[in-house]
Amino acid sequence: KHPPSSWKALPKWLRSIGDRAIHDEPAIKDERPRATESTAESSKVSAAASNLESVLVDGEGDSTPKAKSNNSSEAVPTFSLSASNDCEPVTPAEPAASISIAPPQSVAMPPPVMPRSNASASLMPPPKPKAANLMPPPSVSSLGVPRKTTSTASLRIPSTGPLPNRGPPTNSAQRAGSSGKGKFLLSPGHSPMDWAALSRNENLSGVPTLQRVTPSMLKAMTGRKGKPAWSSFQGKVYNITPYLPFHPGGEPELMKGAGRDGAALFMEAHPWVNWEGMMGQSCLVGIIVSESEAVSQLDEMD
Ligand code: HEM
Repeated sequence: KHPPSSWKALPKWLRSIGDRAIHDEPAIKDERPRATESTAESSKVSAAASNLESVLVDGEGDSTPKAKSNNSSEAVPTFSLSASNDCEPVTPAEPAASISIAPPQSVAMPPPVMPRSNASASLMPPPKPKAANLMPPPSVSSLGVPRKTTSTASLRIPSTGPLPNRGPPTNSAQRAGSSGKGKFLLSPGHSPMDWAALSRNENLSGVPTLQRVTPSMLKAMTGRKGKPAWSSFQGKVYNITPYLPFHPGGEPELMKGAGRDGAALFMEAHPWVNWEGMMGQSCLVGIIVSESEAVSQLDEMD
C-alpha cells in the first residue's frame, strides 16, 4: 500500500508500473504456484494414467482387446440405458395416470384389497384351527359339567360324573364316577401332596416297633369295631387307616384290602402306584409270618 519513499525518485511511469506490480503481486504469486501445482499434478496424473495404460496394454499382450479402455468408454452408453430405465417408470406411470381417473381409482383399490383378502384368507386357516382347538373344552364340559350352568357354576366340579378331579365336597370322599371304580373327591387337606407332607416324617403305623404279623392277626385288623385297618403287600403289613381319607380311589375301595393281602386288588386297580413309596415309611406295621412261626416264636419266648 505504501511504496518506499525511495520510489518517489523514480519517474512517474515507472512508479505506476511498480504500483501495478505491488497490487498484482499477490495475485501473481497466488496464481503462479497454483498453476504450477495443478499443472504438476495434472501432468503426474496424466503420466500415471499413461503409464497404467501402457502397463495394461503391454502386460496383457494378446488380451489387449479385452482390456481396451474403449470398453469402458463403451460403458458410457450404459448411462443411456439407465436413462432408458428412467423412462421405464414412466410407462407404469401411464396406468397410474389411468388410475388417477376417478373410476379406475375405485377399480385400482380392489387390487390392493384382493391381496389383502388373499392374505387374510391365508391367515384365516390359523384361526379356524384355533376355533377347532376351542371346541374340545365344550366337549369336555359335556362330559360332566351341565351345559345350562353358568360360568361360575361350571367351575365347580359336579358331584356326579366321570371327572376324576378333587373338588370341595361337603362330606369326606364322594364317588366321582357312576361306575364301581373311579377316583373320589377328596376333602380339603387330603390331597396327595397333603399325604406326602403328613407321612414324610410321622409314624402313622399305630405300633411303636415293627411287628411279626400272623394271618390271623391281619384278618382281625379290618378297621371295624375300633380296630385299625391293616393290609399286606408283598410280605409287609401296613396300617391303611390313616390313608383312607387320602385315597384317590375312595375309602370303600381301599377298605377292600383291609384285613387281608391287598396286592391283587392293588395291582388290579393301579399297578403304576408305588405302595412302598407312599406308605412304606410311615404306615409300615411289620412283616407277615406264618402261624407256626409265630407259635414257635412264642415257645422260644416261654
Ligand atoms: C387295597 C386295595 C385298593 C384298591 C381296591 C384301590 C382302588 C383304587 C381305585 C379304584 C382307584 C381309582 C383308579 C382310577 O381312577 O383309575 C385308586 C386310585 C388310587 N389309589 Fe388305590 N386302591 C387300593 C389301595 C391303594 C393303596 C394301598 C394305595 C397307596 C399306597 C393306593 C393309592 C392310590 C392312588 C395314588 C390312586 C390314584 C391313582 C391315579 O391317579 O393314577 N391305593 N385306587
